[in-house]
Amino acid sequence: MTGTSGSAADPESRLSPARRLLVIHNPTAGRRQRRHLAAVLSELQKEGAEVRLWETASAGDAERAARECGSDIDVVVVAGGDGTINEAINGLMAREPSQPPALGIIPTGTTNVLSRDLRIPRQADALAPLLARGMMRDIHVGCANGRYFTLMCGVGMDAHIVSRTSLRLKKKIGKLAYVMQGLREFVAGVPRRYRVEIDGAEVVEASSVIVAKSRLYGGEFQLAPRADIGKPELQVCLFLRGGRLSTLLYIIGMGLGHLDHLPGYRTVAAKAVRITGHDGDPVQLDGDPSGCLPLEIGLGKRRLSVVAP
Ligand SMILES: Nc1ncnc2c1ncn2[C@@H]1O[C@H](COP(=O)(O)OP(=O)(O)OP(=O)(O)O)[C@@H](O)[C@H]1O
Repeated sequence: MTGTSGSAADPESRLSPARRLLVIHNPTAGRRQRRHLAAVLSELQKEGAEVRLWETASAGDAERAARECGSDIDVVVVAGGDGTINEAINGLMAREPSQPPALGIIPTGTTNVLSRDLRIPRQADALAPLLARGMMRDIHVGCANGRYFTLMCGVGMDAHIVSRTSLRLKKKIGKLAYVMQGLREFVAGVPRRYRVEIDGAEVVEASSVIVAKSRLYGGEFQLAPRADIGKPELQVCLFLRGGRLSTLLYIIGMGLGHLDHLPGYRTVAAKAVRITGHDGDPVQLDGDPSGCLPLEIGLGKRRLSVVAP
């Protein structure tokens, strides 16, 4: 791992020592973000943070780096999007529980849902002091078939869209790539039914299911208004009805922020969820494809510290 270090501009004027940060940068995340990252790094240097910058070369690198970095690192900072953050979270959760590094975020991805949910500032001069010595809070992560998530885990329409969206197109046109694939899925209108077992008690059938940790989805859309990333609880979002008309209503409802009021939509708080039906169907985890059905979802065994206001 190669690195660069920042030094304190005026250490004696600081109340607490600045943190030691490992910044894991995914150079393929988002578009045209290098200048923004450079601005944050420059501000971090002014803050006196000790920064080691490391670029991923391929998928999986961020997880390895977060799992294996030394105990001299206070915060593993992801400069990337939700997919790279998901990797880092899986690396951090795989470490021994004795004081693992916290997670920090420099949002340079396409959608950056977690940083929106946590209200992490984007401006370099606000973000750098936060990362260097700002507040920490604990979050509870979800766990689906052994992989951790902070945003959501989905099956059905959105998992099919995520798994079929061309990465090359996403690189070129950003979120619009999902909209285009969504239109294709909408026109195809393939009917699906999943069996959802909630806390071993209630059984519901639905055409799509998203098990949420975050209240947000796809950016600023409100999917699960009662979800709280700081609570040890999952919100099971059930799209009960299938067919093009219901799908259209769900999309409009989400766009207008009134999904919760639609009769074919229900959210249920839970600790454990099992989803079966159409075994082999794709699953999306924090916005990236991740394995397939059947699916066992629960909560991570411990909390994760995140640098957030
Ligand atoms: N150097 C790399 N080359 C190719 N893929 C990488 C590299 N580093 C990480 N990845 C993978 O790139 C994927 C996409 O990255 P990420 O999600 O961070 O960016 P994004 O898709 O632009 O942002 P968002 O998820 O917020 O929309 C991740 O799933 C990650 O595993």
